[in-house]
Amino acid sequence: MYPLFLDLTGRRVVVVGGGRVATRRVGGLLEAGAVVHVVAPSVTDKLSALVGQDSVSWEPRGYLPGDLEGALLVHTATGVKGVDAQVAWDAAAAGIWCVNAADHARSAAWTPTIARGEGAAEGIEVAVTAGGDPRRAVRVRDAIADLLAAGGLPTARFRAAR
Ligand SMILES: C[C@@]1(CC(=O)O)C2=NC(=C\c3[nH]c(c(CCC(=O)O)c3CC(=O)O)Cc3[nH]c(c(CC(=O)O)c3CCC(=O)O)/C=C3\N/C(=C\2)[C@@H](CCC(=O)O)[C@]3(C)CC(=O)O)/[C@H]1CCC(=O)O
Ligand SMILES: NC(=O)c1ccc[n+]([C@@H]2O[C@H](COP(=O)([O-])OP(=O)(O)OC[C@H]3O[C@@H](n4cnc5c(N)ncnc54)[C@H](O)[C@@H]3O)[C@@H](O)[C@H]2O)c1
Repeated sequence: MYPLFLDLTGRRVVVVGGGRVATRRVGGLLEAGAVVHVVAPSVTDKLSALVGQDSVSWEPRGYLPGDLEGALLVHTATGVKGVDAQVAWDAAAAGIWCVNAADHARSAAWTPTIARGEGAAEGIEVAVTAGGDPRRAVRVRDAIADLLAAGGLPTARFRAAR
């Protein structure tokens, strides 16, 4: 795996699925400035509330080939392994990065968990992966977040905040 932080400002991201996992992903994508298009027969109330925003659209139906057009990145989390595999396959064929929430071995990209600093640690973001064991990653993330909050890491700036 090759870690990167992506500037998604104004970039189109397609999310296939509208459940708990998709809702979490849409939240993070919006924070990163992405323009998000959701394809799912139904969405959570929380996601439905986000669909009112300019940067989120929702196609209320199942996935169809062609839905990924124009996307830079795709997340698929339908709970139907065959559909997620199809989306991952279509994305790969189109040269689009795809996170497959159902199958780490067939996921071209993985979502890390993030510890974000506040106050004196504002601007620090530590992304954690645990090789495909997300709850393990979350525990390490929490420990780092605690350290950041307690001032236990060297967060002094050498450049002005951007
Ligand atoms: C970090 C986090 C980011 C996020 O989702 O935002 C994330 N998963 C989180 C939570 C979580 N995931 C799962 C559970 C249920 C409990 C359990 O199974 O443990 C919970 C807990 C919950 O949901 O509360 C199940 C699960 N996850 C994957 C599979 C498929 C597989 O393993 O093959 C299955 C089995 C599905 C099934 O059974 O069908 C796959 C992936 N999950 C990843 C990321 C990538 C690997 C990152 C890494 O390991 O470093 C990867 C490869 C791809 C991706 O999805 O990006 C997020 C923590 C959010 C936070 O920050 O709090
Ligand atoms: N990677 C992770 O972080 C993680 C965590 C937990 C679970 N999972 C996996 O993600 C899946 C989804 O989890 P969830 O809790 O969001 O499930 P969920 O059942 O709440 O949501 C599934 C969503 O997919 C939609 N959907 C179903 N068929 C579809 C289709 N053909 N096209 C488009 N959308 C379709 C449904 O309408 C619903 O909105 C789980 O089954 C599991 O495989 C991944």
